[in-house]
Amino acid sequence: MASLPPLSAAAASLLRHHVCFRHPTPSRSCFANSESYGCCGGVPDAGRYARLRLRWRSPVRAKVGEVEKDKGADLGLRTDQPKSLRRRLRLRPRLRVLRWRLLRLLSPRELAGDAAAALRRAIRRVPPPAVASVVLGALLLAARLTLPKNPAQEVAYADLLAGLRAGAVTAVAFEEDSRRIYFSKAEDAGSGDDERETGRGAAVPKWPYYARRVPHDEGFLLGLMREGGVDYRSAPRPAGRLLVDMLTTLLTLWFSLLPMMWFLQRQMSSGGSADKRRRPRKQQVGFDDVQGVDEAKEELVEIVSCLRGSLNYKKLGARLPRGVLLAGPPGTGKTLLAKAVAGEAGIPFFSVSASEFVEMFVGRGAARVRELFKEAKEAAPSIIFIDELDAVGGSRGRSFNDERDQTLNQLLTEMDGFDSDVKVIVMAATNRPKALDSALCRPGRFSRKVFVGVPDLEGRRKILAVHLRKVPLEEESEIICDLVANVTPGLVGADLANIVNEAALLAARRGGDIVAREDIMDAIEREKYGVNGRQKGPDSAREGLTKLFPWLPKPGNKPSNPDDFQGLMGYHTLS
Ligand SMILES: Nc1ncnc2c1ncn2[C@@H]1O[C@H](COP(=O)(O)OP(=O)(O)OP(=O)(O)O)[C@@H](O)[C@H]1O
Repeated sequence: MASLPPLSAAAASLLRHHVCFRHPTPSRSCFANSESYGCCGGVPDAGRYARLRLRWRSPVRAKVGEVEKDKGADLGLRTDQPKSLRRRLRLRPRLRVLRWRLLRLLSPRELAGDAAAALRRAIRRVPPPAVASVVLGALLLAARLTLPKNPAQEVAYADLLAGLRAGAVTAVAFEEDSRRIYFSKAEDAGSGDDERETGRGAAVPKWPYYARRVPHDEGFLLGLMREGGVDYRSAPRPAGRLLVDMLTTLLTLWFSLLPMMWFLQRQMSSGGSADKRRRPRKQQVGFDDVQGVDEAKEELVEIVSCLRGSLNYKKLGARLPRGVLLAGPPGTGKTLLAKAVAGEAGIPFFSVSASEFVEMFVGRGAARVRELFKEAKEAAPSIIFIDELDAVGGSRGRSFNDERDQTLNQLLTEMDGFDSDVKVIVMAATNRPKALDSALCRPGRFSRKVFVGVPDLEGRRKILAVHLRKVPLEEESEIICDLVANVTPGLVGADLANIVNEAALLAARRGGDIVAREDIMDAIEREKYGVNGRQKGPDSAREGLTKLFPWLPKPGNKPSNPDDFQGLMGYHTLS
């Protein structure tokens, strides 16, 4: 049987339910062959279905239209409007949502619930030290407000001494842990009597006067009191004042410790909390963006194939390499290569600098490593990239840095702990491969070592081509690439990228719309000899260029006609 053309959902549903469009009550005879309505008899064949589709203007369509209209009416849509307009307006559901929101707004219960939820959310966001400060402050305020007013009148210490000398002072009470000296005079007979009778200090506020003690004068004061036969004693501080003083001391201490606590909390929580989780990034960089390092690229292409599944390594009992160590001089494109692997494989890329693991507190770096590997495993297949691995991966036992050793141990453990099925590749970059701990480089960990070297002439040409892609040039890009590559031996990708960027900046500085060869040559000199030292350089880029291509005009002798210039330069010969 020929394959049947698909029916629309509505037509299929009608056929399934045996609806006859001629007869209100369908019978078996309705499904006899019918040319005009598509009623089919029992077993459908391709021809009949095709007819059904072709005769879509028949009552089938009319019926389906009716059904849809009814459905629309049920939903409260205006079915007579054009469909797109109806869809666009969707007034009924919008009004329903608006009504629901209004009802929620006007209902006090809902409002209270919303407010409570918002408050809970806000409270959860406030850091605990801030909550503690507010609570302490509130307690202090409450204690101060509820403290009974002290009826004693403050007088000068000299007045107390004068009263004692004159024999006017009859009783004295030294408040414990404070500088207040309460006293009463003969004319205030009755005040302080309760105190004297009970011998307790609870009634200190009942004393009519108090003076502040002068330090180191207690001996003299006691002598005076003994001479005058004054009744003196010590009395405890009232509980309210004790509480206020305690809270004040606590708050002062708290505020002075707050910066340290904040710092500690930051250190302890970093890397651990959910909101600080590292977000993997999908890389946009591909192998096309990394040039001049073909051998390194070849090594990595294989890993991309394994990750993509295009290379069936399991068939031969092989395992995916767990670690790839990219070693080479700075700026040769190690980071870029790792990004390109992630970009080509289309998998999440967790990039971290090893110095981020170096923490002040022992155990924090190891916790960070654990966290990173956990996240990468959750996002598998994924790539972890550790830049400057030597910051934590240096040989153990050379220093007394326990924290660094623990971090490295954790890294080694994590790399061992991979299931062979978990597709997580650890890539690392270093400029000092010799400094690495030998345990890191053993097979099963960073078993694959890729050297990313300084690009050769062809490499430099290709790298320049990559970076000049988006730069508007006065001349042909290939020519510029040839020229610059020739005068920049020993420079790496990062230098070349910087030259292009500097040239564009120089062009912008002189107000140009396009980058001229002059800008590029200036940029090379800046790169080689620095901004200030370029005149002192023994061999400027221009001189180098003139040596290489003696037929080039002297810099500054720009011909008025650019065509002559082109011809004179012999660019075509060069390329
Ligand atoms: N081979 C290359 N192809 C294209 N661009 C490159 C290349 N090498 C370096 N670059 C450019 O230099 C920049 C820095 O390179 P990258 O960070 O990858 O170097 P690196 O080797 O990781 O350096 P380091 O060892 O100092 O971390 C890149 O963003 C890129 O613009």
